Amino acid sequence: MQYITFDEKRPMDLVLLGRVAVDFNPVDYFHPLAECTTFKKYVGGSPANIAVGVSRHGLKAGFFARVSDDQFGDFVTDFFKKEGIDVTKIRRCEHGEKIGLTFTEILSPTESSILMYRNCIADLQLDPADIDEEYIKNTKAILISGTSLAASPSREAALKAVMLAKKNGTVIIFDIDYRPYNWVSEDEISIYYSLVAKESDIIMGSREEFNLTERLIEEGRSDEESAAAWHKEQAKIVIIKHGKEGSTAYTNDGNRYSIKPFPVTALKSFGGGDGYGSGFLYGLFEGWEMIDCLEFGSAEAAMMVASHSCSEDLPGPDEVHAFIKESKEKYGEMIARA
Ligand SMILES: Nc1ncnc2c1ncn2[C@@H]1O[C@H](COP(=O)(O)OP(=O)(O)O)[C@@H](O)[C@H]1O
Ligand SMILES: O=C(O)C[C@@H](O)[C@H](O)C(=O)COP(=O)(O)O
Repeated sequence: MQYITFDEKRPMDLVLLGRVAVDFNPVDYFHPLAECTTFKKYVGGSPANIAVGVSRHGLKAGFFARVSDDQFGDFVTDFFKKEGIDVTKIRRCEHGEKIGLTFTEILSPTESSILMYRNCIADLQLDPADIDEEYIKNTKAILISGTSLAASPSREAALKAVMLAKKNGTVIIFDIDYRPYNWVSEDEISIYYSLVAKESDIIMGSREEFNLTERLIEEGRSDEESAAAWHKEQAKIVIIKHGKEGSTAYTNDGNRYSIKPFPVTALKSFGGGDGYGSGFLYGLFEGWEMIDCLEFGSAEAAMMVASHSCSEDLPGPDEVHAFIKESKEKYGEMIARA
């Protein structure tokens, strides 16, 4: 059953909009961040990680972003180029704004957190003038990262991209992707998240992220109630994630598909969402059945929580298929299918 129809005549597959950042993950992990002395630098930022992930699966990706006009801006742009991501719509900030830095604390395989430096942040300088209608016309889908809605002018740039996608029949994917930094109030979160969610064909987020989105609409919804409400808008697929408990995709024909996490020896508790998004969207573009898209995303997510980075370690399709095969041989064919 195909829930999303992509215009196969369009040369680009997925254009993402949001933050490109730099992750510093400790090499001497399993210690408090204050005690760590050695870090490995990676490209970071959830939408940037997904761009890398889908590119490694062979999709043609582009990106609307602002990055700092310094060596870190060079680093992330050069990395994207090496990954085959189109960087023609990535622009440099003009007033000294800085790229986001994320320092991660990995206390144990189940206790990790991220410390984000986002003052005077470059990615929120994305401007409506940066959003090119021809670029949106030429891609099958756009992915809006919720954090891009946290402040102007990025907020208006994201809303313009959504409007142009609607106008030109480009599929809209909303990755709610909540990060507390830069938001002024929970009212603003609900206002802007719900504005984009109402226009989106696919919405992905954790239960907490849906609660933030729905706070000014109706509080206390169950997953089923959330999905039904967004199906009344434009959503064909609503994915609600519950961390290690797994996730469920609710489709607008009334079906639901649940998937559990693959067993893995985790190194950190983050990075799963980016792997999940990369793998799921790859399956969708390949025209797979919904449960197969979810299984692939769940497998890639598991691989990423077991990895040191959230970008460089993103796998290609063969690696994910091999991981799934190995897991099924070890734990049984239905290991992840709820
Ligand atoms: N410890 C884990 N082991 C295996 N898979 C995991 C683990 N933690 C998360 N995942 C996978 O990553 C997916 C996304 O994780 P989640 O925390 O829900 O989202 P996000 O990382 O975006 O906050 C989960 O649905 C699950 O499939
Ligand atoms: O999202 C960020 O800006 C930091 C990311 O680079 C980091 O990899 C991360 O937190 C991933 O988050 P998740 O995949 O949503 O768990």
